Amino acid sequence: MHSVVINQLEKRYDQKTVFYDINLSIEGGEFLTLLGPSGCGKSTLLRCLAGLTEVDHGQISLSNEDITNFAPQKRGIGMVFQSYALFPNLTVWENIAFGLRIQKLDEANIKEKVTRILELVELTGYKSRYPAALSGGQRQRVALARSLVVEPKVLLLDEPLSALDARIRKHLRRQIRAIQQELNLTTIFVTHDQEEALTMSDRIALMNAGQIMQCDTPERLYTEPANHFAATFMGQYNVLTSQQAQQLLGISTQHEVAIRPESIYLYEASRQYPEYFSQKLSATVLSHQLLGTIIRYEVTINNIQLTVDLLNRHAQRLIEPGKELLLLVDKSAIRYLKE
Ligand SMILES: Nc1ncnc2c1ncn2[C@@H]1O[C@H](COP(=O)(O)OP(=O)(O)OP(=O)(O)O)[C@@H](O)[C@H]1O
Repeated sequence: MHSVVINQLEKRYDQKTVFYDINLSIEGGEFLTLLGPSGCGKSTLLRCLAGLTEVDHGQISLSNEDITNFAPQKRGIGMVFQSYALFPNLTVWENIAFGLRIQKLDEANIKEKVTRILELVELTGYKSRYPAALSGGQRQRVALARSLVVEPKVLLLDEPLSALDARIRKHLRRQIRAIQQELNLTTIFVTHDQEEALTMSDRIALMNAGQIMQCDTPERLYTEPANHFAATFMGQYNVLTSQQAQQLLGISTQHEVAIRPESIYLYEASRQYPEYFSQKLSATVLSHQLLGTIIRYEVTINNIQLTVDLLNRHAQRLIEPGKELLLLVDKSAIRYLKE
């Protein structure tokens, strides 16, 4: 298992700084996701790790060896891109065997390795097909197999699922994670999709404008955002200024206050509420959005707008715009944003 350490990494294009002072340690066998909005620098960071883009400052180490200036093919790093980049004139088998032929492995060895990897990505029956006769998900599995067959120390995945439809994407998420765990392969995955990051990763490095805003387990990132960006990018938090928190909840703080939409409840007269719930708040519905298991309301309370997620248990719960309703906030779920 191979660890990766990134130390004070910086990349500029002319006057534009893509990222600077990036520090990250990825443990051997870990699945780390770089998550962030378009243009935040995650693909460039991945390309720097692969050696496809030069860095301006800092070091990259792989299992304690400084590889910052190594050529891409000397790094032992495999990479899968969003576009499959398969050879259209080669069969699935030959696409996967390609890297092994370059390494001049003997035929028996190639046969054994390609057979094993085809089983791993569940494409054994497709070995004689050409890429044009495969679905998008199957092509991406060939691309994955081609990277895995040469047994890289680290696997880099740059939005490998974003060109696929939702159903295939969910299936492949699980499959990639299962393969990564079976091989115990150190993996760095790039995505702008929060759900993908939350469901697949051991840890997520949340990036914005060339900086890592928070690096944590999915659960901690979601329930304990460290700053305004993390709170608003993950999970649709309501962020109140300290003044609004005082006005709405009687909370005295210098920091912004983050409240998850699912921590706000519709008052039910028959229930007893623990002391960590707020007073009843009278809100006016501005809009509602039916999301399946939940209904997302935009409401306003004394000119403070909040997003509220209520479980879609009863048909009568769909409350029309303009209607008044009584809400309670679970204050134990409130987070204070220090940055
Ligand atoms: N070769 C280049 N020359 C100049 N600027 C570049 C180059 N490559 C990337 N950039 C700039 O660096 C910034 C980060 O780009 P990057 O592709 O790393 O972002 P990203 O987070 O991966 O976004 P996306 O999800 O849209 O790919 C962008 O502003 C981009 O325009």
